[in-house]
Amino acid sequence: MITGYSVETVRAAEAALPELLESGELMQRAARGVARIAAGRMRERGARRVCALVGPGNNGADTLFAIARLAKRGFETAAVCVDTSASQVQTEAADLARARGVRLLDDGPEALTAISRAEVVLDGITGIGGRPGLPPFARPWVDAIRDRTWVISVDTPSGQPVEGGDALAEAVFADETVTFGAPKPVHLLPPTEAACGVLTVIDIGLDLTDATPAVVRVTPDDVPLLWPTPGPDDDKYSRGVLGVVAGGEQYTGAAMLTTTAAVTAGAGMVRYVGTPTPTALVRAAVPEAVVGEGRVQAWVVGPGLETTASDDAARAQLDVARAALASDLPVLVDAGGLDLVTGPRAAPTLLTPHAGECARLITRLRGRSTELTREEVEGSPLEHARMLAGLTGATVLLKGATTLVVAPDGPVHVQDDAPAWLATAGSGDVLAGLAGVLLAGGLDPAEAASLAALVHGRAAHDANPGGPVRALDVAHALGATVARLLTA
Ligand SMILES: NC(=O)C1=CN([C@@H]2O[C@H](COP(=O)(O)OP(=O)(O)OC[C@H]3O[C@@H](n4cnc5c(N)ncnc54)[C@H](O)[C@@H]3O)[C@@H](O)[C@H]2O)[C@@H](O)CC1
Ligand SMILES: Nc1ncnc2c1ncn2[C@@H]1O[C@H](COP(=O)(O)OP(=O)(O)O)[C@@H](O)[C@H]1O
Repeated sequence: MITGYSVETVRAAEAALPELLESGELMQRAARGVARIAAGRMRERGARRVCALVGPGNNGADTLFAIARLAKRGFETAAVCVDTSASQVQTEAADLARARGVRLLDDGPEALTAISRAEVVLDGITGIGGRPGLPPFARPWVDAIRDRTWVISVDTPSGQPVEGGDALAEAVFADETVTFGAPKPVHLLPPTEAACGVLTVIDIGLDLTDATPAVVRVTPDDVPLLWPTPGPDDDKYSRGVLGVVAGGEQYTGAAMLTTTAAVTAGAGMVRYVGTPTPTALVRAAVPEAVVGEGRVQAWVVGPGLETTASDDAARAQLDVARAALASDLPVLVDAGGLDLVTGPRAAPTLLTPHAGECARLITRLRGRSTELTREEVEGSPLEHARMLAGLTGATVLLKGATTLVVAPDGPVHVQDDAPAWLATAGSGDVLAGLAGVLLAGGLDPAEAASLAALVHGRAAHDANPGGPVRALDVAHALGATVARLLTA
């Protein structure tokens, strides 16, 4: 599991080591880590010239200490500084850098030339003390960086929101970031994760074992710990029966994709409820599924569900969908089922909208005439996933290139496991069946959602490594993918 922490938590962990903090040892550990990574990268790229951009705080001091180490290793070094007399530690760092042969430059044409000539730039303008947006003094510095220059941000890409939020175009976009102690939200959340490039976490000795993370990412190592694996005492009922209300006369395939995924992912049993055409399809293609209502441990309501159809069969299916939502069982609500959501339910609930569905549902639940757009949700996915979780009291899995899972409380889960080939019709139906199995197996909605997103992404890769995938192949791959993750 990868865990990211808020600035407040990281600062508290630093403060819990007063001797290391006050002696400057933490800073030396940070600087040593940056210098090691930067030196390795420079050698790899055959680079000679490195220039540090030094802001007024401790992040700038880290960066000055790091470039002093790079000078000692024989690289051609320069540092562009805003005001090294701002603090004692900056003055010490600047003195050391100067003594080691780093060319210290104030603002001005010479500084901009040094930046544009550098093959590697160390961005130490701001770290966790940074407010969103670049300090005005640093804008010409960042503008002077050439496209082909390798940019290494120290702790955080300067100007990007450290606690996560919209990525700012007028801020640093790094090729890589070297952070200290633990990732911060900026490193793990979309869209700012992309501004961090490759992330390295340097262990500087912070103890975060009892701290509450702000962001969590489930990794393959977690699968054996979380996956509901059957034991000798299990039978099909104890493993969890999943009810699926999906598909209609128009979207027949959704029924098949969701039930196939549920069966392949290892449901004890799948009960399917639908209208005649998808029912015939499920009977033919998924013989393991049992058609009709019965006792279940969790429901999936909505893939391909038509909420406006008015014939008897569609009405009967909708009645089952509404009864599932009114029940005290865990329910995953997807696609058409989202139109049936009217507000909070008491039992565990997982909503799985894509950005368009999220926008539509928020608009309806807020009861305002101003319509939220898909683009607005895509631009600020975390903000809108939180808004929907707040309006419904449910856990929200917001789909996209990165999947966000937001519960009404607790950390944000963020999964980044899928190849872009997974952006194909029907893959959401597969995710619904897979996550439904985990709800029926007893996982809480946030765990079920993030584990499902991980396995879904991996299965998409396994279905056709490096190439296009069809949703049904992803569903068929689930069994082998789960086995591989459980036995790795
Ligand atoms: N406390 C310590 O000993 C350690 C600190 N570390 C480093 O210290 C950094 C945090 O240092 P600081 O708290 O000094 O903060 P920063 O160095 O991140 O930046 C703070 C300074 O930048 C200014 N500033 C921030 N955003 C601005 C904006 N948008 N426009 C204009 N000015 C802006 C602030 O007013 C302040 O002067 C970490 O990121 C890390 O690099 C590490 O060395 C680990 C140990
Ligand atoms: N660019 C992308 N990269 C990786 N995965 C993606 C990307 N875009 C979408 N996905 C994933 O593909 C799936 C699409 O689901 P959805 O939009 O509901 O499709 P459908 O309704 O056709 O089944 C989701 O799991 C989503 O997270």
